[in-house]
Amino acid sequence: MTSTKGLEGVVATQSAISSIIDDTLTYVGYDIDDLAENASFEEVIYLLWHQRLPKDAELAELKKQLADNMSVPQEVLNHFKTYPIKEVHPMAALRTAVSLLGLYDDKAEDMSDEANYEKAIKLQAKIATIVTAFARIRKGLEPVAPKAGISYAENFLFMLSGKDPEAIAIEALDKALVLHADHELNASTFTARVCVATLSDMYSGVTAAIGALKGPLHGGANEQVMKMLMEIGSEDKVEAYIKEKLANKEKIMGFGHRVYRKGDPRAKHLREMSKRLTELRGEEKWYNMSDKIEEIVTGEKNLPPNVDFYSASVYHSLGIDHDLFTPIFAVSRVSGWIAHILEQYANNRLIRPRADYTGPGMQKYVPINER
Ligand SMILES: CC(=O)SCCNC(=O)CCNC(=O)[C@H](O)C(C)(C)COP(=O)(O)OP(=O)(O)OC[C@H]1O[C@@H](n2cnc3c(N)ncnc32)[C@H](O)[C@@H]1OP(=O)(O)O
Ligand SMILES: O=C([O-])CC(=O)C(=O)O
Repeated sequence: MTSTKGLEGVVATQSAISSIIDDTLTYVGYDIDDLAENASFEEVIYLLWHQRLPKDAELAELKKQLADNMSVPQEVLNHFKTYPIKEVHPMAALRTAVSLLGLYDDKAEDMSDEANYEKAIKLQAKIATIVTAFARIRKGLEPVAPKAGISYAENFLFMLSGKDPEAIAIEALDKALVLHADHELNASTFTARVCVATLSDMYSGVTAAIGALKGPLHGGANEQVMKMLMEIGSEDKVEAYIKEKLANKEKIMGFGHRVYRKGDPRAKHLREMSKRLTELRGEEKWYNMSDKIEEIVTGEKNLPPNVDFYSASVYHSLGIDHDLFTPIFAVSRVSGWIAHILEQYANNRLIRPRADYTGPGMQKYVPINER
């Protein structure tokens, strides 16, 4: 048996949800550039879950279902106040809250298609409330209830700040949610599929996926990008900082990708949004620094930026706490996880690869007093 480190190049399943071929990303055959320019996040959710774009009435129904299911059991919110550690990471809180949410759903163990679709709606709706409520509760603020009749992105920003968000902020978040929604067999989606392929429930699959997304080599990179920008501090310090990191063989967060070689097609949309937003805020330095980092890293290492790189300065410009960047990724990617979970259930087989054993040969047990 031979193994491939990190399963590189291994085709582990068939899927009709999203594809990456020659650096082009599509959701159900629609180019991500097309969707980023034209589709709302709710349309993308529908597309991923039904493998077609919704008609008017179908989109209205999905929006209503999401709005009707945004409230979260008070016990889940109260749980946020019980943590013994002060600085709980919001991804750890989210992972725990989603798991807890399953205990308040009497359909959690019901594996019928109807119950699974209900759970899909509940998870997608409530994840926005969980992230925003945690962000407020940890600051001693009361959670803000969702508003009816506004988009998912607008509701997220409203629940986070308690104020009506600006049009540009809604546009930026909606686009970011579209861009992050699905990405073939990335680590967190694979985790979700492995989990539910044992015929475990959807809450378990999403909880496992949140754990995988949290790491800095995956979704956690966006928070690390902002940490790096803050650490560098100004444009004139970029060159020395990045060159030293590269010389020390350290990774530059937000660069590189297992699948893309020439570049991540999503990065240019976030780059453009970062430029617009930072200019609007009078904080061009974050865009200018990012631009300079890109020039150096692509020049020295031929590594293009990934989706996490410019999303950092976008979210920062929206006034979002830096440790909420990855939870926002989860708010979007849960739509993709759910699509893959439903696809896995529909054509399931246990996922169980083999390992290429590298330990010692056969040994004989030695009693403890003879070792
Ligand atoms: C949503 C997402 O998950 S997108 C990815 C988010 N993650 C990041 O931005 C973290 C930084 N990037 C990375 O760590 C990697 O590029 C990954 C994890 C995304 C992809 O990793 P892999 O395909 O396993 O590539 P691997 O880590 O083996 O790197 C291959 C080579 O490129 C180098 N490299 C890869 N990414 C980077 C980087 N960001 N900075 C500097 N060098 C890098 C490695 O050091 C390695 O060099 P070597 O061959 O001289 O040892
Ligand atoms: O696909 C991957 O390996 C990482 C990922 O989730 C993305 O880029 O959106």
